[in-house]
Amino acid sequence: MLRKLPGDEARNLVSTTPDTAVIFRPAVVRTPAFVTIVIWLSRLIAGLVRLVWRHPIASAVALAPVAVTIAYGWRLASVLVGLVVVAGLSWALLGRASFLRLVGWRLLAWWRLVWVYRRHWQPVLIVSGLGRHLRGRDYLPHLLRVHCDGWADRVTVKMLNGQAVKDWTDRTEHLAHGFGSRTCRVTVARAGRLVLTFPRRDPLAVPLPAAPIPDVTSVGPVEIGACEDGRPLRLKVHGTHVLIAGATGAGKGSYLWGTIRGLLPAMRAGLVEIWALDPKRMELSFGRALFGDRYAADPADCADLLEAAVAVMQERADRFGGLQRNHTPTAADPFVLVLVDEVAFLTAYQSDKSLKLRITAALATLTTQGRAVGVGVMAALQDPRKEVMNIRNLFPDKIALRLDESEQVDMVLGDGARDRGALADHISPVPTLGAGVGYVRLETSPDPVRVRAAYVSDDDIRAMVGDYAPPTDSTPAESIPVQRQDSAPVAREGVSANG
Ligand SMILES: Nc1ncnc2c1ncn2[C@@H]1O[C@H](COP(=O)(O)OP(=O)(O)OP(=O)(O)O)[C@@H](O)[C@H]1O
Repeated sequence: MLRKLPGDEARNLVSTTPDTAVIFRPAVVRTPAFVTIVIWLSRLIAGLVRLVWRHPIASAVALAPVAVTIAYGWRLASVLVGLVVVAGLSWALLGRASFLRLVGWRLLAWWRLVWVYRRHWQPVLIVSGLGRHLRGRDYLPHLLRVHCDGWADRVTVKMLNGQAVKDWTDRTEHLAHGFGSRTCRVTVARAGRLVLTFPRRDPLAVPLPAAPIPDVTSVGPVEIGACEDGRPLRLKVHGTHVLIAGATGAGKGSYLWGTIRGLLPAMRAGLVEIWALDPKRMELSFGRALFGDRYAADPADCADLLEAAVAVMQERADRFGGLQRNHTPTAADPFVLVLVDEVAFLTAYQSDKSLKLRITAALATLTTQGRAVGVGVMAALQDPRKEVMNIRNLFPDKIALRLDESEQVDMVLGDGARDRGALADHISPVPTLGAGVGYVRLETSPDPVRVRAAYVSDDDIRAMVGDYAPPTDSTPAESIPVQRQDSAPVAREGVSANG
């Protein structure tokens, strides 16, 4: 009742006489000073009790020196505080990781809870429409917990009863700017609870140098870059198909080359074969010697190569049928990865209708039946519209690099991906800032993850060809093209180590 404002009452008054203005004179009740003081004191005490209840450890740390001072005098208290500070600093210097895990991030989380989130909670939520101010009372979602790590704040929230996740995903921009972050991601923790992720820094802001070629022979997830939270980006290629969409210059090449690079030892061991389709002749041709005779650029050759992959797939399906349901790469039955750069050249922009039909049919057959028998497709394209790529939904894993329009994000990553924070249309067109940056949406997880592929430079590719091209191929490393299309030196200063 004390919180009820005069305006709340005036809003409810209705005049039944036409053209008669309703005049509202609020009754002014003078509150005695002692009542006001008692109210403020009780609020202060309630606040202190709430503080101790919510943060018992932090309160104990703050109160301990006061208690020691009262009991034993300020000298002992100063010595104890000094000792604790010195011990903390030594721990932070000698065992940084454990200090951060056990103390540092918790202190930061507490500070950000108090100083950023709790302080701005009410205004940000009311202004963004996620909270309500009704009849003098605030109805606000509960701020439950803040968790910090080296990259972001994760804020756990209990939604108001009746709210939907979409109410929050529609307001990520309000939340991000309201709490001083670039972006905000919304994930569902459990029924009625959300985790809002607010990045504090961007580890993907500088280009990453190509990861070293792995020592181990593996067809497993290939390390090709880094995720936003600093973890390495390991892309699964065996047992799936991957679609990479991005405007021109978005950095699709670094995903193709990063994958080839990570599979080189397995290629040498005969466990992987890469079949390259390069209708633009400007990307994969640069490392042509790596693919031997499994390289095609002319559309007719591309159709032949794709049909040959379908034949391998069908032969394996005949052999494996009834015996095994999954493929294990061996020298006899290696994993075949069909790489297609700019697939739209073959499926949409192809003027020869019969070739177009053959290619689309072969791609659809591979993407629907290939993964169980060890034939995968990784395709890159610029324009993700259905008219251009009508089989895009057959790719279980998708990567959206820089896109021109916001609607294209959901076309690539699936419905609701942009609402969940995949802002691929906001990625910078400046190569050093945005090339290779994208959002990955895996078949197994609806939440898009922001990533950046490491840049595999022309020199890296030359070295890969020099070291790994099959010996039967007579193409010397020097005879490969001098430079790829659009290839430009990437700023190397300040390049962060690949997570
Ligand atoms: N991962 C990366 N990190 C930093 N810079 C990159 C990265 N990938 C590419 N670049 C820069 O962006 C330029 C364009 O990259 P790339 O040719 O791979 O784009 P693309 O998407 O394949 O373009 P197009 O569709 O026109 O072939 C490169 O020449 C390079 O300078």
